[in-house]
Parts: sequence; structure tokens; C-alpha cells
Amino acid sequence: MLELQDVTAGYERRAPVFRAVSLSVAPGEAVGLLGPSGCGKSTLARVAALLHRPDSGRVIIDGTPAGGWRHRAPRAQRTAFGVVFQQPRLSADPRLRLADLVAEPLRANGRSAEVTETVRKLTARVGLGAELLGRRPHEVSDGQLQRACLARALVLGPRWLVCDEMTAMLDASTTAALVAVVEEYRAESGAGLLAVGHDRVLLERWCDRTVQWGGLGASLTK
Ligand SMILES: Nc1ncnc2c1ncn2[C@@H]1O[C@H](COP(=O)(O)OP(=O)(O)OP(=O)(O)O)[C@@H](O)[C@H]1O
Repeated sequence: MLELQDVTAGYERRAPVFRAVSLSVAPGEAVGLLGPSGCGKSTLARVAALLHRPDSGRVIIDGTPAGGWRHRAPRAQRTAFGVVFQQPRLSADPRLRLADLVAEPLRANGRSAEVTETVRKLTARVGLGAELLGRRPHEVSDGQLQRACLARALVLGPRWLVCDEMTAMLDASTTAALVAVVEEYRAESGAGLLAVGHDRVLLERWCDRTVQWGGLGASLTK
């Protein structure tokens, strides 16, 4: 279970973006979080994936409270998450070729021996042709780069996926393809998903249940 309990978070202690938000995702469950622009969905997604330290409250991963945030999170907790953001250009290292972008988490976790086979399988799964793997981010389209970012998010076999407006910049066919990859991965791995967005039609079709921001017990402060 991925649990957020009474989380208050933001960027200034005296003026948090939201207060006392609680949300949980069961193993294998897909939860869509809907809300208007600026309400704090991305901030919440980052807290859930241990990328942003909340001001107060708890994040509990499979029964264990988060042991830290960002690089200070214990490795086993950090690597339990695969995260895909809205804007691949902001999250992808512009110096890396796509093959290395996908492989980087394996190398960083001492699993270099798996790189060739895993990168080949995953890039095929997300629909990235071999001819693109030697290119750098500025040499591919947003959709192609987002495919690489999804492959990277899956490369360590995460138990939890956090997709923050993953498809907001993409056309309908790329959106359908990436959602299908996530669903195939979830079906075979039993991973849970928190998908954040404002496209109600997409999230209701994609997820087991959707939660509206106002239904989280959130009190917006801005
Ligand atoms: N790094 C930051 N520093 C300061 N304030 C920030 C930062 N990131 C976001 N904010 C502010 O926090 C609030 C919530 O932003 P957040 O991105 O979490 O909302 P959101 O619901 O995901 O919005 P959107 O749907 O537009 O992506 C906004 O008022 C935003 O301006």
C-alpha cells in the first residue's frame, strides 16, 4: 500500500500549497487524481514519490514510513518508484543518448550487466526504434522523448508508478500507446499507479478509480 497521511506541503513553510491531504493506493490499483491547474497535484505526486519533502504528515510505502526524501531516501524505497513527468525535456539529461537515458538507473544501482538486454526489451516495448537510441533529447520529438522517459521509469521494475500529466503534451495515438505500455507493465508486475491530470475522460477510462482534489480533505491555501 502507498499511503499519504495528513500531508501538508509546499515551497514556503508559512504558506503551504495544501494542508492535511490523505490518499492511498493499493497494490495493483490505478488511482487517478483530478484537479484544476495550480491546486498542487504535481507537488503531491512528488511527495508520493519521495521527491519532495512535505512540511508535515507521513508517506508510508508497503507498511514502512518514508526514510528520507530525494537522494536521502533509502535506496530500496527510492527504487520502488517509477516516475514520469509532464515535460520530458525538463526531466531528461540533455547530454545523454536515449539508450543511456533509459539505462542510467540500472548503472546507478550496480546492475550494468543487465543494460543491453533490458534496454533492448523496454525500448521495443515503448515503441522506440533502434535508430533513435543513439540520439540525444534535442534530436527527437517530445513524444519520442517521453517514450524514453517511460522506459527509464520502468527499468528497475518499480512497484509504484507515479505519472504526472504524462500524456499532456502528446497526441492521441502516442497517449494511447504509452497508457497501454503502463497497463501492460501493471498487469504483469502488479504495480500500483497514481496518475495525476486534469483530463477526466482519460483518467476515468484509464484508472480503477478517480479522486477529485477537493475530495481529499485538502484545504487549499493559495
Ligand atoms: N518549485 C516551486 N517553487 C515555488 N512554488 C512552486 C514550485 N512549484 C510549484 N509551485 C507553486 O505551487 C502551487 C502548486 O503547483 P503544482 O505544480 O503542484 O500544481 P498542479 O495542480 O500540478 O498544477 P498543473 O495542473 O498546472 O500542473 C502553484 O501555486 C505553483 O505556482
